[in-house]
Amino acid sequence: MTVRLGVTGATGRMGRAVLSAATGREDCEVVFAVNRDPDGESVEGIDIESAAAFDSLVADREPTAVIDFTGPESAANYARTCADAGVAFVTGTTGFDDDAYADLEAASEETAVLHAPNFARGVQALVNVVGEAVRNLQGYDVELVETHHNGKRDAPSGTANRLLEEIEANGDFGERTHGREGEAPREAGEIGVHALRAGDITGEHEIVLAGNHEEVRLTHRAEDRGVFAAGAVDAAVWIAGQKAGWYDFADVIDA
Ligand SMILES: NC(=O)C1=CN([C@@H]2O[C@H](COP(=O)(O)OP(=O)(O)OC[C@H]3O[C@@H](n4cnc5c(N)ncnc54)[C@H](OP(=O)(O)O)[C@@H]3O)[C@@H](O)[C@H]2O)C=CC1
Ligand SMILES: O=C(O)C1=N[C@H](C(=O)O)C[C@H](O)C1
Repeated sequence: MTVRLGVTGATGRMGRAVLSAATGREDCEVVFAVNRDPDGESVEGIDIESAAAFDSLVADREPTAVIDFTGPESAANYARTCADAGVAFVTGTTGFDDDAYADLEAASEETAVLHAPNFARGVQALVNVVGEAVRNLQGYDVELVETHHNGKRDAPSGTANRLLEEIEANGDFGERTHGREGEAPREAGEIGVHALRAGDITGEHEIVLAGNHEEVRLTHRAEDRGVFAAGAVDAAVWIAGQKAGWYDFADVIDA
């Protein structure tokens, strides 16, 4: 079966990477790609249409799944349209507040929704091992550093938040400390969180565990956005035919 894809945020950094990944595959075809104010652009030979036409494009072109890398409010709105039309929705967008995330979750009551803050397979492996490292090194200081390009809007990254949840679920920690300035000695049990923004760095996450005169560093470095895009297209192909519900990238990898 060829999966019919709609793509939002199509002229953004990730939208372009998704169109590049999808057009190179035989298991899917892009039936529309939208962006705000597209201005007659095309990407990978695909004409970019106006996001204002999203609802009618979903109705007319009948995508199997939509892939979204935009912003939190638009992602939640697109998810609602997809839910009403019974179209699966895959989003890698990060930076959701509680209300927008609740809207995304509500859409999953009517259609299949998959949200992953990171579509790199290596990050999923990092999520899997970080809890074990924390359990093995109880009492060690833990700090997380994430580094991204200077156009990134949200901090800490969605991936960092996911890793922090995993760390906190596996040890006895106090507050998260976001950066330090002035008189700021480390409190026992705090987790330091540091967001660097510079140049065009694709995305790096490092967890430092230190104590007992030793340190362990767990690092993931994405070298190219194509790695996220390939994972998102894999997710869209996988989700076609899944029943309504909430899914994450681990479901795709474990399938
Ligand atoms: N899960 C993962 O693996 C990854 C997730 N991300 C996340 O994906 C998201 C997008 O990242 P990136 O591609 O770098 O960002 P960009 O800013 O490069 O692209 C975002 C695109 O979405 C469009 N957009 C933004 N807001 C809206 C809106 N309200 N309605 C319609 N379109 C909108 C933008 O249009 P315009 O040009 O008009 O602003 C732009 O084309 C971020 O949340 C980022 O954290 C990024 C990489 C990997
Ligand atoms: O905005 C980005 O670029 C990225 N965002 C995601 C996040 O917030 O975790 C994933 C990746 O690190 C790139």
